[in-house]
Amino acid sequence: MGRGGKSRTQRKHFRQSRENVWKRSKIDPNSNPNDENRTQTNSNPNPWTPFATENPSFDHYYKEQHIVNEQEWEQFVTVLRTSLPASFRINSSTQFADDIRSQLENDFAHSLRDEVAEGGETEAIRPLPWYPGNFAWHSNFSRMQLRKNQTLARFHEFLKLENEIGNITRQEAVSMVPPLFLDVHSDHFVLDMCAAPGSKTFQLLETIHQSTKAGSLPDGMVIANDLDVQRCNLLIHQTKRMCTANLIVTNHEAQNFPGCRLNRNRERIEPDRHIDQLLFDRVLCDVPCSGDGTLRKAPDLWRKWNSGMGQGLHSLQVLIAMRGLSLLKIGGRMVYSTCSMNPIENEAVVAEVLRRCGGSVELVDVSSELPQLIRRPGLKSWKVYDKGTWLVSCKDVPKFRRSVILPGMFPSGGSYQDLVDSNGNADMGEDISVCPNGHSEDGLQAVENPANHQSAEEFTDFPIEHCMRIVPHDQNTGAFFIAVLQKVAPLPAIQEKSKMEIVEQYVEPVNQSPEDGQALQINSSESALEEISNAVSEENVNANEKNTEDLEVSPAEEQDSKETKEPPSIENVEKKVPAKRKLQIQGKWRGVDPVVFFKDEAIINSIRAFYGISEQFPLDGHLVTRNNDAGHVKRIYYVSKSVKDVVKLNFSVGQQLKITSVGLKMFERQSAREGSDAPCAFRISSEGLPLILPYMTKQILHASPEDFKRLLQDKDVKFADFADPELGEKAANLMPGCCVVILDRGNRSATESHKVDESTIAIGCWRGRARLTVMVTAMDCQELLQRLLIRLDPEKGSSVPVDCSS
Ligand SMILES: C[S@@+](CC[C@H](N)C(=O)[O-])C[C@H]1O[C@@H](n2cnc3c(N)ncnc32)[C@H](O)[C@@H]1O
Repeated sequence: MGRGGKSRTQRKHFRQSRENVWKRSKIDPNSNPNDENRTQTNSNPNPWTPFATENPSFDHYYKEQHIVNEQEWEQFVTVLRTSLPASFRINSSTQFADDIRSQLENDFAHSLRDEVAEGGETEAIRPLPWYPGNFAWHSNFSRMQLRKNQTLARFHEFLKLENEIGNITRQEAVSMVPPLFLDVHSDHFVLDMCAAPGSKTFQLLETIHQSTKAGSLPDGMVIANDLDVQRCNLLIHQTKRMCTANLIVTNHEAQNFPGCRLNRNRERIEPDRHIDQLLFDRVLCDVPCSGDGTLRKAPDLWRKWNSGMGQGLHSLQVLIAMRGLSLLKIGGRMVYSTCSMNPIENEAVVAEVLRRCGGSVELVDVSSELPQLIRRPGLKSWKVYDKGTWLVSCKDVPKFRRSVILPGMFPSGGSYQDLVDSNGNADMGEDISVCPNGHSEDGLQAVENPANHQSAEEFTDFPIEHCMRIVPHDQNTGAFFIAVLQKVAPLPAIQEKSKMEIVEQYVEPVNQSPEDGQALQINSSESALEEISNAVSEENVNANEKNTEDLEVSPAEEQDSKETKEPPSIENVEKKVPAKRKLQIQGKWRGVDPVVFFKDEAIINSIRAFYGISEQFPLDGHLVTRNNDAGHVKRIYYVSKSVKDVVKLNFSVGQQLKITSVGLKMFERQSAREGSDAPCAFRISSEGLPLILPYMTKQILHASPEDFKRLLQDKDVKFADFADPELGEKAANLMPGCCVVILDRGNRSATESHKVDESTIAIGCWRGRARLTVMVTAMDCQELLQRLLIRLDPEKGSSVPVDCSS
């Protein structure tokens, strides 16, 4: 139930990303005053300027690619020009999932019915029909409407609070689709290659945790990776709301994600090793893309859009997908997805990957899965647009463009090598410029530009129709592309070579036109970034200021993009460190907190004894800290067995993984003031409480709903002031320090009422000299109080806003 605070850097990031582009009020300084698309007049010097939601190049490009058929074009672009309705998902693994769903179904769906409805929708909010269990919802109000309309304030507050707590996640509807097709089971090892800001990671974790019983952890785990350190911070913040011990967050180039393969000799020395290499049952490959599927949410893209954006990302997307497949177990599933509509980033990438895998990877036909989701088959044919010319085959590419326009971008693939005949004569793509008189500038007979000789339309042989494209006007969403792949055999060895070839092509500093230059931009407007940022109010940021340390990821030092195989010795690294600066080092990674197994038996035993933690709850090898100095450990994190195995493997392979976050915060050292007369130096954190509670036998109190409510409202109650005098007495008999108060479940028998299970509601408190003080955040109090009121008195609870901030 807990959450962390936010660092200053993170707040800045939130604020920047929170800017709502639809709200822009000033004239865009970058826009061309002669641009026909500008809509303001000169008479008013500072009018509100809506975005020009059109771009002739966009129309030309996608009409020619037949992204939708001719008759639908108008409907397609009309919907693209409207703002995106909000959508959100209930965290199906939270203990309040059912309560929240019925609140939406029985309360909000009715009370909001009379509010503004747009876009042909008749309901204010409705479950997304294709999402299992009514856990995902479409709201027919844009964010702007939610913020402005007073009658929607209660709903808006509800969304904000539940999002912050982690009970719901605001997420674009189409972005929820890829994890559903991944078919994740609770024992799966899952890699999310490009994970920030983490809405899909959250979904994957939910699935892993879905049927977990109180006090147990699933066998599986998720590694969520992102290249961008700042976005990794968002990812950590987002996933912290999940309170999971089964997650590792890493910071790597996905295309070079480490395999952590242990060499054979090492295996013999350590026979008890559980895993000897990182291989995954599932891989989510939600790659960086041009992002034109998010136009409804990021209308500034209309202005920036050009076809080169997608072309420049194609190679990276292929590389990332290939790395994902090489880390996938045989029989495992990988989902490749983008929020772009461009076939060069979608069908072309999938076709190229299938070509390279030579039969070891298959496209899965998922047409029978999620039947209510309207989707369109992948295109069998597409073209490449370059320098004002449509190219249908790699044979059409002029030589001087071959470093930019790759054969793999075309439906049949091919190779520029094949275009050289057996005598070594150059192919049609000879790069001789043609003068208007038909002769080349050097007087030789000119070879025509191949672009003037268009080849016949190409079709791919792969069953690309198994891929799916979701378009906005089918179900009032953004656009997305999804391909489901299964690895059926080891990848051909040749892959390593082609990987290097493509790396060279990718990094080659070709003379790129401004169009090509733009192509390397990475889509940072992905839905969830804005979604999280909107959900974090300034108020919450300040309220959580104290917890900022938890979220800090030390700024990573510049890393070579090629990560070296052998880690430099720590001594060498330390020598370079200025004497006074405390540089965090995690194996070969500088500037990142170390991951250290916590083995201090004296402390572990004192914690076990103080809280009466049963031996059935394994602590040995499951505790980690982020501090090499055992004497100054402030927080101890709990990791699942699966995560423990990966962390151990990582140590054995020289810490190839750069871990930015790991584990569930379980114990926190008392501050000097709190802890001076407490026999145990560590308190249990609210995040870790649900996991450890079933194993605790000491420092526990049971409170009636009345006293529990009192605690949540007042935060601090004298023993003598409890309605139930027995509670006050029992509290006085506890050891001073951290304790847990469990809500009694009324009319059940004492044994039943005291049984801890998934529905148990409990909070951490501090037993002082004469009073109990609640140790959960104001927001958690507010949420619990609200849930309690709804359970005790559904009529009252759903309509009374609870203010717990005092
Ligand atoms: C489309 S977004 C991912 C959205 C995310 N899956 C979600 O659902 O919240 C693409 C992400 O890829 C990251 N990225 C860009 N290049 C990368 C690379 N070479 N390796 C890993 N991540 C990369 C970006 O920082 C960005 O966060």
